[in-house]
Amino acid sequence: MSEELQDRVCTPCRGGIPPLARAEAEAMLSRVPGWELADEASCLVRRYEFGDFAEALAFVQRLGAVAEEQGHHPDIAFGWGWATVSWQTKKIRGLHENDFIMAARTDALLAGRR
Ligand SMILES: C[C@H](O)[C@H](O)[C@H]1CNC2=NC(N)=NC(=O)C2=N1
Repeated sequence: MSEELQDRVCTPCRGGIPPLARAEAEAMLSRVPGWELADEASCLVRRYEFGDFAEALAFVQRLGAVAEEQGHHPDIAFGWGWATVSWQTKKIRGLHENDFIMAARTDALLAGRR
């Protein structure tokens, strides 16, 4: 697949399909360097660092806008100088290709910064 993950859009997931198996998720991980599998390979997690609280908050707000646009929403924790983002497809309580697309889109928000 030559197309960049970050350029792809989420497809609706209404449930009724199995989540990606651990081996499938592990194979996809190489496409989103910096992200890790967590909670028995049911979600994708990455921590980001920022210069101060305002930068972290601005990132969270931009990510929220992308999530609304794509109809797929992360769990986010953040504080002074940091944000931790977690992607999971809640409908299937596990990972879907959409989560990898959104992980790549999350990184793309900060492209050029690192
Ligand atoms: C109808 C709507 O597309 C769904 O409720 C979406 C909204 N955002 C979502 N976000 C995430 N992370 N998982 C979902 O299953 C999900 N479902």
